[in-house]
Parts: sequence; C-alpha cells; structure tokens
Amino acid sequence: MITMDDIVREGHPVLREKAKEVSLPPSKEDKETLEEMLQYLKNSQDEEIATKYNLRPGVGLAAPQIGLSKRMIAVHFVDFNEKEYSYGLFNPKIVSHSVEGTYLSTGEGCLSVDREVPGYVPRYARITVKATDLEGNELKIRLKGYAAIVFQHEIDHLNGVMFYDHINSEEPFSIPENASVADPE
Ligand SMILES: CC(C)(C)[C@H](NC(=O)Nc1cc(F)cc(F)c1)C(=O)N(CC(=O)NO)CC1CCCC1
Ligand SMILES: [Zn+2]
Repeated sequence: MITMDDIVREGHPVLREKAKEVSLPPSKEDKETLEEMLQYLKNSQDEEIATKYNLRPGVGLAAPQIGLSKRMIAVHFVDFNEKEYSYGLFNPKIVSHSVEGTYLSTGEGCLSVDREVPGYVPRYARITVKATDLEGNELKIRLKGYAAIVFQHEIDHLNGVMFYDHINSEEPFSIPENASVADPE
C-alpha cells in the first residue's frame, strides 16, 4: 500500500519534470499503480486507516508524487454540491476551459508540500478533461468549481507545476477580476 513514505516532497526533481504519456492499453504494472494511488486516497479518508498508518487525508494524487514520471492521476472526493468523484485516469488532458477564473478562499496545499503557502491560486472556473479510465474507457468530463480545481491541481503535477507557481508574489491575495470564489455559498 502507498503511505506517506512513498510521497516525494518538494525539492525532489521529479516534481519539476514533464511526465510521459502512458502507452495504452496500460501495462498490468501501470494499472496496479494507478489503483494503488486511488486506494491511497480512499485509505487517507478513512479515519481508522489514516490514523493507523499516519496518512495525510488527500483528495487527489499524481504519479510524479510517488516518484513516477507518468501521466496518471487519481482523484477521490465529494464536491460542495455533494457530487462524488472517484477516478484513476491515464493521460488526462484539459481540452477546453472557461475564460472565467475561480479560486479557493483557503488557498491550496499539497501532499508534497510540508508547509503553508499563503495566497489565492487562480484556476479556470470550468474545464473539459479527456482521459482514459482504469477500465480503458475514454472519458470526456466537464468540471466546475471545486472539482475543476482538484483536476487542475493534479494535471499541473504532470507538467511539473506546483500550486504556488500560480500565486501572485507581489500581491498573494489578489485575484483576476473575472474570477469568483469556488467555496460553497
Ligand atoms: C494537501 C491537502 C491539504 C491534503 C489537500 N486536501 C484538501 O485540500 N482537503 C481535503 C482532503 C481530504 F482528504 C478530505 C477533505 F475533506 C479535504 C489535498 O489532498 N490536495 C491534493 C494534492 O496535494 N494533490 O497533489 C491538495 C488540494 C488543493 C486543491 C486541490 C487539491
Ligand atoms: Zn499536489
């Protein structure tokens, strides 16, 4: 099982690499790794297991965060409107996005970053993602709000981008005027 010991922290070069496409159909090994990434998120959100294995509760994980420079991400969360998202995805790609922006009023953190980095992280408010799931289905997923933020955060990891790269260093709590907060009303 994946534990916090398997999660690389900022400073590790793999977090700044552009991850490689996974050749499809995926090898048994790639499929198992992606399943383990999804299982980490489920375990981390289970009070008992998270406590027993000292797991930081996560909503998303990208393969580079376990030292694997491959275009694979896992997400597992419920959004502000109680909609559930649970996916293991190969080669996710943002194929279109809104002009409007969004951000979390709490800012963002990262399983690979053991410190608080204050500031708003501007994201696209709506995105359409194409990817292949664990069953080999080609998906086209339209996302908005918190879900759009999580997917953008994870896909950024595949391109060597960390959330704080988006924070305005002069004015960390400034946001583009066409951005609205993603938090629940
Ligand atoms: C870094 C961390 C603070 C752990 C963040 N979790 C989070 O924002 N909230 C959360 C997590 C739960 F499991 C259950 C719950 F109710 C709330 C997170 O998982 N990530 C994923 C990550 O680091 N991926 O690489 C960071 C989030 C910041 C915005 C989107 C993802
Ligand atoms: Zn992260």
